[in-house]
Amino acid sequence: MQQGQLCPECSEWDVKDWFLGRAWILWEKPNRSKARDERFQAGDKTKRRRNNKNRRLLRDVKGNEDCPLCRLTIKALSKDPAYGQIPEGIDVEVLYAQLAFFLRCDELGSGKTVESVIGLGAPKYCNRLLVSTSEWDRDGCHPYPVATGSFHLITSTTDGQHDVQEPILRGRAVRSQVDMKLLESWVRRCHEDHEVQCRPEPRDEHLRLDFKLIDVNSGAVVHSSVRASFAALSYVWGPQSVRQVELSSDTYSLLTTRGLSEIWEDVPQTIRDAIALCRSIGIPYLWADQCCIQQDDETDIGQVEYMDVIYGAASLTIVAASGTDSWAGLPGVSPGSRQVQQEMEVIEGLSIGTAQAKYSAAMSSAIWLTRGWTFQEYILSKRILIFTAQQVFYQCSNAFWWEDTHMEVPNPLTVRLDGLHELYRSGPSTIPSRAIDMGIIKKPAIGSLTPENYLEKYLSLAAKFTDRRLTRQSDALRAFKGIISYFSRATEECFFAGLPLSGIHAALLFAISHPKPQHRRKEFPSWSWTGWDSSRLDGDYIGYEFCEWEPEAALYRIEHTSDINVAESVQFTRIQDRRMSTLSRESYTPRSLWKLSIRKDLLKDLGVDNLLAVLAPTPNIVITGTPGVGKTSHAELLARNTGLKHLSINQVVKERDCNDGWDEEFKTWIVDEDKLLDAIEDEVQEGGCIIDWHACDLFPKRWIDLVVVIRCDSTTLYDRLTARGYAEKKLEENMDAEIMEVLLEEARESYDEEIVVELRSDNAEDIENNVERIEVWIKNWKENNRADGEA
Ligand SMILES: Nc1ncnc2c1ncn2[C@@H]1O[C@H](COP(=O)(O)OP(=O)(O)O)[C@@H](O)[C@H]1O
Repeated sequence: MQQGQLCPECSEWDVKDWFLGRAWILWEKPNRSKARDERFQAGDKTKRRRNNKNRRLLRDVKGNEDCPLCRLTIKALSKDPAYGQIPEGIDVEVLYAQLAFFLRCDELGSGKTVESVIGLGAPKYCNRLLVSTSEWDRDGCHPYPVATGSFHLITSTTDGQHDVQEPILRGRAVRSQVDMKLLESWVRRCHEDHEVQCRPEPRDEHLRLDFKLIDVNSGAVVHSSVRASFAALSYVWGPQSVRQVELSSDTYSLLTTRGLSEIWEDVPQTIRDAIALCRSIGIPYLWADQCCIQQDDETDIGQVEYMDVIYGAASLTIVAASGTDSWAGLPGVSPGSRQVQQEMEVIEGLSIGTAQAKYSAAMSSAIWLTRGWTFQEYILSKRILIFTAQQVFYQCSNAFWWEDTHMEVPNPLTVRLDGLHELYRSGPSTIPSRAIDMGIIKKPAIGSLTPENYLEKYLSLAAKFTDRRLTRQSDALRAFKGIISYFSRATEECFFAGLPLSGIHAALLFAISHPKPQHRRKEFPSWSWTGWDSSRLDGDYIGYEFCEWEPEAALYRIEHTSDINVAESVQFTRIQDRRMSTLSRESYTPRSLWKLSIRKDLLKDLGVDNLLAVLAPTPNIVITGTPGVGKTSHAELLARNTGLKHLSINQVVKERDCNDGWDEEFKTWIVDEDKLLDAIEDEVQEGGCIIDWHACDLFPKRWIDLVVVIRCDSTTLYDRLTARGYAEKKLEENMDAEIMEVLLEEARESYDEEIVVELRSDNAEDIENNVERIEVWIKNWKENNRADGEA
């Protein structure tokens, strides 16, 4: 066989048709017959293909090293780490499929064609072939790792000038050096075509800081004019041992006069490359934190609070996503900095090459994605150029472009591309869906904030942020400060320890999964997400429905209004819903007050002297009754449904050493009442206890908000107590007590009559109904006892 000629099996296929065949589906407004025709056409093709056997034994493909399609297949598959895990000599197959897209286009109609709406680049042709190994061998008895890859029809144009002429999805050659014209065209295209959410924010409004930039032509650190266009760099510094260049009082005069070129050897590669990149694509200034914030100047360091302004105002954010520190550089900017493994073959006159790693694969090991500081840099930026080892990606709120594929359509707002699984199900049947996903990921934008949505948006960002790693745990708040500033400017919300005060009731409700002492960030309060180390926050923090919950805690500002008699003059002003109300002194009891350990500097942030949080009080309930009536059954269900604490006095007496020994005759513990009250006092004072005990008169009246006396039919009770194996004497005594209503009487004598309720418990349904009744009562009680009574 001649070099470059297809093997007999591959030549049976119409390779040209694979790449150039119409293989996309259109979704349009209903009743557009032309579009429907197109869809049918696509369907027809699919049907025809299904009958083709686009599959080969991997073993055979591997053996055909002289066949360019077989060679490409193996090269494309071997880019996937799973390929190396497929054992030799087994009968797995290689499946071939066209890449098809589901193209949504809302603007068809009034004589418009797809081509006229999305331009010449309409995806008429498939342009890309997917390959995948099958999960099962031919016998279907053993699953194997699945390797996937793809190759595409490559055009020679790479400079971004003519890509409108190219059909989307056609491949582009990726060379060892990045085509700067392409990168420049992305920024320009976004600037010209995209809507306002991609535009940099004006800088002059907010930036009252001493803002410095690197002049990329002279290398000097300069105070720029507010209108200068600049790129911001987002990268990881790496461990402390890594050499960095620092703007400090020592280097200040050198860097601001003669510039970085004087100490070029010390300038990390990533910063050098970013400077070169800016120069090539015509951005005059670069912002890189280590050169633009004076590291030993407190005022300058304060700029970390304005990351929203800096990244929001940048014309472009350059992301160094490969490597582990600031010396990793931007692959493809300096000569020899990128090794491209794009294999090319000419098959039937078509230039075909393997595709580079898609976004998710290229970013799978990116440390940049895992670091705390880079989170806000990503979220707050408008346009991002991401440098990975394989290729460069461009992300904004309207587009996602990458080096090896033409995706730049002139009217991006009207086009959405989604991988279409259905087509593959009807086509070569077992192409795994992950081979289809091209990973089109638009940059998340915070978007417009309204009183209704900002809380949910903020909390969801906080939850995502906690997945990120920080070298210094004390940076937990500072690394998020830009996002906080953004929200507080847009909504006038006050933030405290990372919690939005108006939504404090939702913000306090986060869940930490499996917290351990080592996960606590001691610098921050435990009741804030900032107080916990990475990835401990439950993803469901995002509590839209939480916002509708009754606040469980309120924050109060403590004000000393007079110094004559401090005790009398303390005022508590509630900070919630920006409604100022005061808390009466009576509410200021240990029962309702939860003092927060709040750091002075955090308080300064808020401009307040002192704060305390008051938990909305929860009631204490006694569940009493003769043994066997069902107290424990009620208390347990009630605790489960309400989250209140079940305090079984039986257990307390036994476990907390509150007894005077065991009464053999009555087969029960002899209770030392004083010890018992001491043992439970703190808990009960906090509120929210369900006290389960067959006596109630020993609990001080002020502790108790509701007394539930459970009753039951005497024959039923007799059966239950006999089943428990009660001694004759004990059984008799209890039966008498129930019949004589001893406990009901005791409850009525010890507490105000209106808080004593009698409930029957003869069958299982009674328990549920009773508990439901108590729940309603708790809700009403909370409503009437909210800690915002007027002083
Ligand atoms: N309403 C009821 N219907 C049916 N069985 C009940 C009911 N209440 C209690 N029981 C049963 O009676 C026994 C005693 O109940 P328990 O809750 O331990 O009572 P106490 O705590 O008052 O001694 C348990 O076996 C329980 O399942």
